[in-house]
Amino acid sequence: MLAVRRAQRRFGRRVIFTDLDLDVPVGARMFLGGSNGSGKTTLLRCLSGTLTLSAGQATVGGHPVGSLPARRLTGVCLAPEQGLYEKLSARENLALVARLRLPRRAVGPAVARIEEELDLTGYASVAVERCSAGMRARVSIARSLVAEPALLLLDEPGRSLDDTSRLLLWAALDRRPGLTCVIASHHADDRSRCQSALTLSAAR
Ligand SMILES: Nc1ncnc2c1ncn2[C@@H]1O[C@H](COP(=O)(O)OP(=O)(O)OP(=O)(O)O)[C@@H](O)[C@H]1O
Repeated sequence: MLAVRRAQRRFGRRVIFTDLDLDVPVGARMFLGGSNGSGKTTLLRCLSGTLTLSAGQATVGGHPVGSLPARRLTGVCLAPEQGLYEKLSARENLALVARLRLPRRAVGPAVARIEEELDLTGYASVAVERCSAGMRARVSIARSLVAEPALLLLDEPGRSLDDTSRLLLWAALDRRPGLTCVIASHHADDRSRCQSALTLSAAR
């Protein structure tokens, strides 16, 4: 599902990662570890297509990252507490993404299902600007899942989540055995739920 070949990303002369090769098969979960500043978010941004690689290639389902077909296959949650439309409710944030990717008649059921799965129903109608960090994180995760992506990129999803919410997230992932995931995290528990791991080294 995800293939990376000889990938490199630099910021100026600073090399964040180089000669990176990766294969994450359909349905597999890869844990992305490494110390603060080692390049996890940078790599996830490159895989989501919001940042270009300095060299090498990456494909999602055979499509170059950043292309429309690759973006359609990819659910992204890179800054779990940010990037939502503050004035809109959780439900409206979810519906916006669902409308872009799903047939019209599927939007309502998809939003209702993910609200229930991640237990958003108590505050789904509340404007995001009135939500706590953990509530926002749950909405962001829900948004990345609402259109049933084939590949999910999660950056420290557990950062603001309490134990119950973390379990809800993992239950939602377990319910999707065909979903391929890359999960950046510092938690050993997250590592134990993934089949493979990549540890990035601090940038040179
Ligand atoms: N836009 C940018 N310009 C220059 N350097 C950057 C930029 N974005 C990130 N970096 C640098 O790239 C390195 C990797 O940052 P990144 O955010 O990918 O690390 P991380 O592994 O996700 O860290 P953390 O665990 O703290 O979230 C850092 O040294 C950071 O300063």
